[in-house]
Amino acid sequence: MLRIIKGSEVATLDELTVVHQRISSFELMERAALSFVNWFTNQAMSKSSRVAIFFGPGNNGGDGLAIGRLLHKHGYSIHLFSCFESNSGLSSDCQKNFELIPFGVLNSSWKEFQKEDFDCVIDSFLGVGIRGELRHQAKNIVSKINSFPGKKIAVDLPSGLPADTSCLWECVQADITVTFAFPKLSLLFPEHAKYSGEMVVLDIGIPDSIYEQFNSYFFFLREIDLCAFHKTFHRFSHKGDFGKVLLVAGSKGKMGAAMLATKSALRTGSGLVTCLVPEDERCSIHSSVPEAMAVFYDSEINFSAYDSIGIGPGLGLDKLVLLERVFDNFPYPVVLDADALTILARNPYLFAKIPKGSILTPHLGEFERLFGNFESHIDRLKFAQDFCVSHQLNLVLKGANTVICLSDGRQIFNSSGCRHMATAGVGDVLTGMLTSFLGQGYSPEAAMICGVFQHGLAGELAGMEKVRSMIASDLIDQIPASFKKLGVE
Ligand SMILES: NC(=O)C1=CN([C@@H]2O[C@H](COP(=O)(O)OP(=O)(O)OC[C@H]3O[C@@H](n4cnc5c(N)ncnc54)[C@H](OP(=O)(O)O)[C@@H]3O)[C@@H](O)[C@H]2O)[C@@H](O)CC1
Ligand SMILES: [K+]
Repeated sequence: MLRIIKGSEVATLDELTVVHQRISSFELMERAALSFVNWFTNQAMSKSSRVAIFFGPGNNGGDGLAIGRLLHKHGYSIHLFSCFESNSGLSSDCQKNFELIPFGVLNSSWKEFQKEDFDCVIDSFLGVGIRGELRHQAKNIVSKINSFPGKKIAVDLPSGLPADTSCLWECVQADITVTFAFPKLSLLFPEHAKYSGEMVVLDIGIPDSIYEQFNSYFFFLREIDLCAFHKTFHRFSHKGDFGKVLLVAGSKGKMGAAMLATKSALRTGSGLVTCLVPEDERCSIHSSVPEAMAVFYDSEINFSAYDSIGIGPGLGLDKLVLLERVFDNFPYPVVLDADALTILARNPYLFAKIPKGSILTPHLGEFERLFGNFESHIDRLKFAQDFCVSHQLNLVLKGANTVICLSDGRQIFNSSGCRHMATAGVGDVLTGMLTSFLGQGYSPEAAMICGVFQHGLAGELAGMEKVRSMIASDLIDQIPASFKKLGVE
């Protein structure tokens, strides 16, 4: 899994790579610029587009100059705008690229930028080298860039945004941030969405062994990481091997949530799925998910006969006693979502009773209900880390880059998913998937890694087809295709 290191460590990452691969730092910059240009030329941007590039005096500016040179070669009309007073303070690779500005590429001061003259702006003013609050002149440059109403693409970071912390001043508001090697932490904070826009991470060939030399408990989960966590089943496997799953979900008027979680668990591969529902509502489960069984609230239930239990979707807030019954009678990790989280928030003494290793899946609103308000995402993550370690529980903090907070303190940001997933019932589907993987014998860590990524992937597939019309059932329909895409049988 890709380690997310600090912005202040990027220079060392750079140096180690240069030594390890026997290349110059200029060649590494060229590699970054080439990867950007490959991405850019695949964006269906017309060659007649007029592109403005703001470049600063550091290596972020050096990237911009190299990008400008390469885009000029591809036939784009490039106009450079320098964001400094004198050329004397350029970093050495920025200086080298400055000297290579091709004939035919205009170079002016940022003050001369006229927004009407361009179709696209590339922001390579400041990257990970920013220290402290943005200086006065830099703020003016950021405002100038933000005055452009068209597409703004940030190189590595939107200028002004610190790499690892929350930002209190105005930064470049990019439509897309194309970041090199690994996502900078601050690009993953929800409060920075208006600065970072969409995020693209480009590989610049830095080997994993180099990242391993840095200490960090933040990681970035990609598709290639999954195969190490999936179980394989053999031809003699029977439905019992795929787990007996219980979903404690649904109440009058909220049976849809139970159906979604149940269907999702079946589609994720569970052999036997039972739904614990009010007896009056049994028909809705039987008719909508005939493959599932139902048991009822008032009956005697042998909880320990199940391999995994997911609790919460549509449960209703009057199930405190039931929740305690599960905790008292099931010694293995459970999945807690939706109404189960609200019951927990109202009865914090229950935290101590939750089976160790369990998975709580709050979205930001539920997290707030459970643990209060936080000024920034980094404060929220720090709190989540302490909570998970001290209670030996796991959290899946749902959002644009869902964070898997493990009980050992590691925090893993998910890379899959799309904006169309912000729709009712999508969380219930995740509960079904996580409970299913737990029931199939996956560890909580493997269940979260496989479940969260695949949930996002199925969401992407459904989103491609249904765009903003996507509903949670479409996501369930794409679970089989997501298994295929991952090469998991
Ligand atoms: N391995 C990788 O990932 C690779 C990284 N690469 C690239 O290198 C970039 C990092 O380059 P970098 O270190 O030169 O810093 P950068 O962002 O250009 O900023 C430096 C400038 O900021 C200024 N400045 C500072 N604070 C400020 C403030 N508060 N307000 C205003 N100004 C402030 C500072 O001024 P000074 O303090 O020196 O007066 C200096 O002029 C990285 O983002 C990526 O694009 C690629 O080339 C490929 C390999
Ligand atoms: K930038």
